[in-house]
Amino acid sequence: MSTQAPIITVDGPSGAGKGTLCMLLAKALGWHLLDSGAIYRVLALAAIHHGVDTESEDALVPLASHLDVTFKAEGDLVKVILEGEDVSKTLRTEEVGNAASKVAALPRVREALLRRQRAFSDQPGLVADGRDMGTVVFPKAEAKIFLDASAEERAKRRQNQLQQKGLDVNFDRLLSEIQERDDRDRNRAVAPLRPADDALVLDSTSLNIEQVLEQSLAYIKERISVA
Ligand SMILES: Nc1ncnc2c1ncn2[C@@H]1O[C@H](COP(=O)(O)OP(=O)(O)OP(=O)(O)O)[C@@H](O)[C@H]1O
Ligand SMILES: Nc1ccn([C@@H]2O[C@H](COP(=O)(O)O)[C@@H](O)[C@H]2O)c(=O)n1
Repeated sequence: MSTQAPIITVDGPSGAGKGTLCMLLAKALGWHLLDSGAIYRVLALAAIHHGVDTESEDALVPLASHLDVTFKAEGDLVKVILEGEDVSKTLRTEEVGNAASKVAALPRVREALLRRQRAFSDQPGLVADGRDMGTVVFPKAEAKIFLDASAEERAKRRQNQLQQKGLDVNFDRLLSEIQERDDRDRNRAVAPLRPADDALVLDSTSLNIEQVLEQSLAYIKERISVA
């Protein structure tokens, strides 16, 4: 008889540090990683490539159901292959992130992607990064973290991240894009961004990455027996 793999969910707004924390947790525990945002980003990019209207639920649902995408772990990085093409870099642009947040607001699109996300659950365990991991996709997860930070701090982190890639982006523009995305993610009718009732809410505004990891691991070890 197979037993269900344990699951840790990490939800929160854009730029809070979820991807960073999930990668460190998956590495520390030796567990699988689900970056559910990448799935919404891939769908948005596939729609752009195929000239599909990113506001048409009817056109997006079949695309979502038949997405030809694979995720290949390479060290700390995950390569995303869409229809045979490595789209890992294009996926991370703000343009694709904004388009992803539009397609993600459509209920039948979310429904069409549910099974694909749940299929990531496997032994010895899964760390799942997203907006609705603890509330909708894995409501029975053993440990749930809601990672937050002020919008200003998240815009600052995003600006630093882009500067490290040699891109100079206006802070006010980044802040208003983050606020617009937050607003859409928090106020949509289905699976809105919010902490699960049983989640640990961690405000990382004045915590560094090591402190976030330390507090998360302490909480996880209280709930799951991990090495
Ligand atoms: N606690 C922290 N303090 C300072 N910088 C941080 C912290 N956590 C993450 N960062 C940095 O902030 C940037 C955004 O982090 P990350 O990509 O992990 O956020 P995210 O929540 O996954 O965003 P998104 O949902 O948009 O993918 C990265 O450059 C990361 O190194
Ligand atoms: N579980 C999720 C994950 C993501 N989204 C939407 O996708 C956008 C991009 O996500 P990133 O984490 O890669 O920035 C995000 O703004 C959400 O709108 C989602 O709805 N549910």
